Amino acid sequence: MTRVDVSDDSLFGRDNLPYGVFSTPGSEPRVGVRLGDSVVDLALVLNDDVFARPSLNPFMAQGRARWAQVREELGVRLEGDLPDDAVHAISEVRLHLPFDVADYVDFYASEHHASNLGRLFRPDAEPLMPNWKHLPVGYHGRAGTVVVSGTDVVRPCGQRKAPDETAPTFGPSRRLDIEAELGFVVGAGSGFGQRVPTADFDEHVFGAVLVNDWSARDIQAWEYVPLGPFLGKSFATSISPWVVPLDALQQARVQTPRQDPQPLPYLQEAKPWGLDIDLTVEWNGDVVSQPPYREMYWSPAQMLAHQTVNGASVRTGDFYASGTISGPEKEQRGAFIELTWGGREPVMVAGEERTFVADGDEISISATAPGSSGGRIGFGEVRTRILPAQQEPL
Ligand SMILES: O=C(O)/C=C/C(=O)CC(=O)CC(=O)O
Ligand SMILES: [Ca+2]
Ligand SMILES: [Mg+2]
Repeated sequence: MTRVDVSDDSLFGRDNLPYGVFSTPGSEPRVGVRLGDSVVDLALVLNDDVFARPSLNPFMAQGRARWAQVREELGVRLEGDLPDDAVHAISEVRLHLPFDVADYVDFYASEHHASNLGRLFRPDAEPLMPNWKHLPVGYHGRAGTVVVSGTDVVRPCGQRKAPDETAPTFGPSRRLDIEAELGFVVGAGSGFGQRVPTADFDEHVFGAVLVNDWSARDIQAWEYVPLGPFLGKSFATSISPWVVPLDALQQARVQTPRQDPQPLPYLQEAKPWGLDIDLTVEWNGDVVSQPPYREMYWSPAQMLAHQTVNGASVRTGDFYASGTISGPEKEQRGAFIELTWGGREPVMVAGEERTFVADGDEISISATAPGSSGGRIGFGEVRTRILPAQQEPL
């Protein structure tokens, strides 16, 4: 038998307990929980086959009462001795995409980011569109290209047309960018034709992960009018492997910034779901930005209420991201197009000048939040390396 020791300053203490899907050499992927530097095999510890699956979806579909019961049971079980074969060192497991992604939606909930992108994409117009403070703007993305941290991403090719060019050309993106975001995973679905009020957010949403919403800014700028982002963002969306349950984020809950004008009643919330989470963006090992989630204008409860207000249902595995997290300061910007102001103000990264992401570059986004035992809890990281474009002639 083994007892898992966890240091007091661990970001994966007993107040966190994020869920993921892992495998060990020669074994099938299955659900585990992270404790300190160990991964605990839940099917073995809880003797429940719902965890002997390569995805969190069957467990998430069981709903909030069961999520709470399992978390409580784990609190007790993880204090005691565990079977040796149920405990693995984090360095010895492979982590997989933690859930089967159903639909994927991306919001645009940072006022700082939306204002910056407005200035960069539409310099002759008001930075914020007139709708922006009345509803959380979003678009439907591509669920099948959500990939887990550690998956290399190939630089996308597509049509690009700079403002000073008369016609588009085809080729590798020259303005490959990141977007540091938080993503919310729906566990329990809603009914067809039924709204999810803001107050029911935690009945449906299971937990949160880190997101890097890769964006080819040159492809995007040419294609997006009038229907919005398409191929410039659909080639890859990277997520962190650990789903931090909402129950672990209770200490992180804060009011969103003041919303003026007051939103319509269906978007008002009685209990705050702003989140005090600190992100860190590393570019080839150098910290280039620290976006603060607490600055986000719209809360994830408002995003869920909005995406269902027309009667559209959500289902287990639906995934929606917050949109790029940017704070008011330059070093809090969650996308490089903002950080380098459209490529006009390069930054130094590991001794080299950068504007957008170069082939071979590695980007890591990590985050921490206050935990319930006085310390901090971690989200782990989403780390990606960019590979050169496929250059075969078409
Ligand atoms: O303002 C635009 O036209 C484009 C905005 C974005 O690219 C941002 C986006 O994908 C949503 C977000 O991450 O905030
Ligand atoms: Ca985005
Ligand atoms: Mg801790």
